[in-house]
Amino acid sequence: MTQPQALLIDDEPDILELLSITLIRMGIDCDTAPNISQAKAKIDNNNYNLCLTDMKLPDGDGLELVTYLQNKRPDTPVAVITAHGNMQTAIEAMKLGAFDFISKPVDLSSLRNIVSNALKVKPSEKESTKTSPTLSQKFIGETDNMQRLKQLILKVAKSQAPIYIRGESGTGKEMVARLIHSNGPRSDAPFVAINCGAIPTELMESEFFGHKKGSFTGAQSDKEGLFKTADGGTLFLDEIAELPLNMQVKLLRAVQERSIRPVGSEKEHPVNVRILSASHTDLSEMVEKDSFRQDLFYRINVIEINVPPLRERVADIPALVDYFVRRLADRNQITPPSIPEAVIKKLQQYHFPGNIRELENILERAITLSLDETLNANDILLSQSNSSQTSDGIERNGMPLEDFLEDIEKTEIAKALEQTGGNKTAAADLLGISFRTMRYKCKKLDID
Ligand SMILES: Nc1ncnc2c1ncn2[C@@H]1O[C@H](COP(=O)(O)OP(=O)(O)OP(=O)(O)O)[C@@H](O)[C@H]1O
Repeated sequence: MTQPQALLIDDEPDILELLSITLIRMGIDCDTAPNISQAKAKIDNNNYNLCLTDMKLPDGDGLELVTYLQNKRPDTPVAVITAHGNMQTAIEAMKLGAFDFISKPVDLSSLRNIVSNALKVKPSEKESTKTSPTLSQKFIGETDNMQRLKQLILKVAKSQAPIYIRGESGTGKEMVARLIHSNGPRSDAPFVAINCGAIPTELMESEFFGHKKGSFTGAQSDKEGLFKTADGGTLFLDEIAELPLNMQVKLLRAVQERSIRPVGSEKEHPVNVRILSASHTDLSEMVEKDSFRQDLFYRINVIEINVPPLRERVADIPALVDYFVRRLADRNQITPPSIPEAVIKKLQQYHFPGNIRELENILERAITLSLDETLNANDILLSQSNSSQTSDGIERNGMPLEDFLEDIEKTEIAKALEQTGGNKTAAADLLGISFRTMRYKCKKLDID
C-alpha cells in the first residue's frame, strides 16, 4: 500500500517542522507550502489524502484554501489551525467544509487524533446513498427532501463538525445521528446516546463526566462518565433543550477544551468525541428567551439538519408501511399481511403528531390485533388526542380557566398513556412533549 500524503501549509518554519515530524512518525509523506498561492499550485497537481492549513497566511487566510479544496478536491479532508480561543474562525471553517480544527499551541495527541480520523474518510465515489447499506435499506424515504437529507448525512459524516438535528418528536433524529456516526471515520468507535431530559438534574454532572469514589454520598466507587465511554466515537445529546443552565456551562467547557473533569477530581482528562445533538423545540427561540446559552448554541450548531415531519412526506408512507410491516411480521414470525390501498389512504390523511414512531406503533397494534391475511382500514386506530377538535364541544360550565385546562390536560395524558400501555416516553411522543415535561405533568396532575 502506498503511503498517505499530506500537504501542510504554514508560514512559520517551526510549526511546519513540528507538524511534519508528527505526521512522518505516523507513516505519512509530507509536502509543505508557506502561502496560499504555492498551496493552490500543489493542490492542482497532487491528490493529497489530507491538508492542514494555518489560518493566517502571508497572502490571505486559510478559509480561502478550505473553499478552494471544497471546489477542486472535495474528497480531501482539510483541517485548520487556529489561534487559541478563536472559536469563531474554527466554526466558520467547519461551516465551509473543513473536516476539523486544531488550536495553537498544537497539542500533539489531538493532532494525531484528527489526522488518523481524516485518513479514515472514504472518498465519495465509493459512498453514495445507494451503496451505503444502512442508508438505502433502513433509512426509508425517497421524496426530494429525504433524498437531500441522505446526501447531507453522507456529507457531514465525513467531517468532525458538531451537528444539531432539529425535528418533531419521532421524526428520526436519533436515526440520523446514528447514520452520521456509522458513515463516518468514527464508525468503529462507540456511539453513545443520552436523553438529557431523562437524567435527574442532581446526577447529570456525574453521568456526563464521571466521578471519583467518595465525591458525594452514594459515590461508592469511581465511575466513568458518558464522555469517557464515547471516547474516540460520538456522543449524541438528545433533547439538549432540557439541559439545565448550570450543565450548559459545563458542557460548553468540555466541548471547547476537549477535556473533562470528573466530579471530585482535580485533574482534567482529554477526550476525543464528536458531539451531535437534537431537540424538538426551537433552540434559537430558547436562546432569545435566555433559557439556552447563546455560546453553547453557537458551538453545537455548526451545521443544522432539519428532519421533516411525516406529514410533509406522505409520499413515503407506502414504503415505510411496507418496511415496518415486513419487519414486524418477521419479528412475530408470521407472513406479512397484505396492505390494501384504503389503509395507505387512511394513513396518508392522518397528521401524525408522533411521526414515524407513531406510524410504527399504529402498525404494530394493527398487526397484533388483526388475525387476517389482509390488514383492514378498521384495524388502523388513529389517535384523536392531538386533533384540533379536542376541546370542541366540552363545556367549561363556569369552571375557572386554569382548572378547566388542567382537566383537559389530564384527560389527554391519560388517553395517551392508555394508548401506549402506560409507557410514558411513548405517550410523551404522542403528545409532542418531552419526557421530562411528561414526568412533571404526571406528578403535578397526580397521574400514576
Ligand atoms: N426514515 C426512516 N426509515 C425507517 N425507520 C425510521 C426512519 N426514521 C425513523 N425511523 C424509526 O422511527 C422511530 C423513531 O425514530 P427516532 O428515535 O430516531 O426519532 P427521534 O426524532 O429521535 O425521536 P424523539 O424526538 O422521541 O427522540 C425509530 O424506531 C426509528 O428506527
